[in-house]
Amino acid sequence: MLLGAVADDFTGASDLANTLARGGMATMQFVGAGTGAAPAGCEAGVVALKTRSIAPAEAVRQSLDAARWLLAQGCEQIIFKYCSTFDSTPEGNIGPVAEALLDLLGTGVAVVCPVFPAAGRRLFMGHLFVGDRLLSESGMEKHPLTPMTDPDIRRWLRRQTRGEVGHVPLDTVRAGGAALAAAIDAEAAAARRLVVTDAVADQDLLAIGAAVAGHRLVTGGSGIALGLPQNFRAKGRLSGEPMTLPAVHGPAIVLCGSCSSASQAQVAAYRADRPGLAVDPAELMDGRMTLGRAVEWVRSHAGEAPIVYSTAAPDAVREAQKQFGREAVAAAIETFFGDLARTVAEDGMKRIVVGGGETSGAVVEALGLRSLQIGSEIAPGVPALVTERGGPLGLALKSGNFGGADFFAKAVGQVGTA
Ligand SMILES: Nc1ncnc2c1ncn2[C@@H]1O[C@H](COP(=O)(O)OP(=O)(O)OP(=O)(O)O)[C@@H](O)[C@H]1O
Ligand SMILES: O=C(O)[C@@H](O)C(=O)CO
Repeated sequence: MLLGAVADDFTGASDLANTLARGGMATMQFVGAGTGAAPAGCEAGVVALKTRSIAPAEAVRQSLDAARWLLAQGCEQIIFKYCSTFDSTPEGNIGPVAEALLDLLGTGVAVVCPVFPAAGRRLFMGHLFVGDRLLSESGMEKHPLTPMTDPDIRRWLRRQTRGEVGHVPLDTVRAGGAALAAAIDAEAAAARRLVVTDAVADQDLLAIGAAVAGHRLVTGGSGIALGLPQNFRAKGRLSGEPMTLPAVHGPAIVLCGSCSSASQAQVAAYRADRPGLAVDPAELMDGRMTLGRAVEWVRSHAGEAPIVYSTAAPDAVREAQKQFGREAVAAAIETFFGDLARTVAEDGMKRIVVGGGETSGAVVEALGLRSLQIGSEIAPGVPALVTERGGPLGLALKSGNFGGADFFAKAVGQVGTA
């Protein structure tokens, strides 16, 4: 393995794995730090953690474990992947994890670049935009766990770090490789080890990728990886052999626990011609909706690629959270989707499409998956995935806000065939 990544959530991990695979590296996604050796032929390994919203000390511990495992596999460079909307609180976990990784790797500098132009995330003068809105006016300021109320990533990150934070503006990013590398080095020389680096287009990310070829640590959204495979290719280090993926055949199901506006539109579009079971949190909490009921419903629609979803509008989500407590309702829904996925997989479902990062984490953990191979891109940031579980199982793990309205139908058709 040449390149290793520690991702702070599951859908984010497949987003990054997608970029690396499309960049020509033989890439695998691992669920948590591995214990043994990675499969031969794997050039890039992305470890998916669920550390975005946990206590900073625990996020640091798990991230260091994952990085140590990747280093033991031979990785020469480590990517720390966080959300393209920089999801974090004033306490962390981006700053504490990034500083701990700098220390582990014994290196003096790393860029900080959440930019992902294909999803509308751009950074200019240290300020993060989502589409044409500043981050803090994009809806992310209302996020239930990590409200992003400050679009100045330098200032927001500095609240989380021990050291000062540096910055390289877009003009310098575009001034050529030598100027960019010198600017990053100057920040390092001034003891600003984490350097927020502007970028608004893929070309900027490619320039940054080339400039950090020798860096031990790179941090960002999946866009920061756009230029990294080329660094290894230029040195003749890539085999150019794509990993062969087994074909997936069998019935499909869609599970959506994401309530983002994109997911709401996607569920509505899919429901227009597929059977759907809406899971009401109140019914789940008081026992009117049970795993058994849902399984019976799925069995009666197996072969029709049904969807089971808890997706609801913000008012309904707020109401359920007020009534039962945010964490209790989230835990009940996540457990439900995890148990449902495991049961229907045992029944013979071979294609499982999941909406939502936390929901994806719950499903992947309930299925007991350890590693996933990366297939074709379904939408920017979302690849088809294949794993082995009593035969090939096809999956897609969609970040809440990713994909067009037809995402679920597309995903069902792309992760395998009936
Ligand atoms: N109807 C609902 N009411 C309250 N909470 C819900 C409801 N439906 C789902 N949830 C919870 O909301 C959370 C949704 O998070 P999840 O990460 O799956 O989606 P997301 O935030 O849209 O995706 P991402 O993290 O990829 O952006 C989960 O914890 C889920 O259990
Ligand atoms: O970077 C992104 O936006 C996604 O990969 C993600 O991490 C969403 O949870």
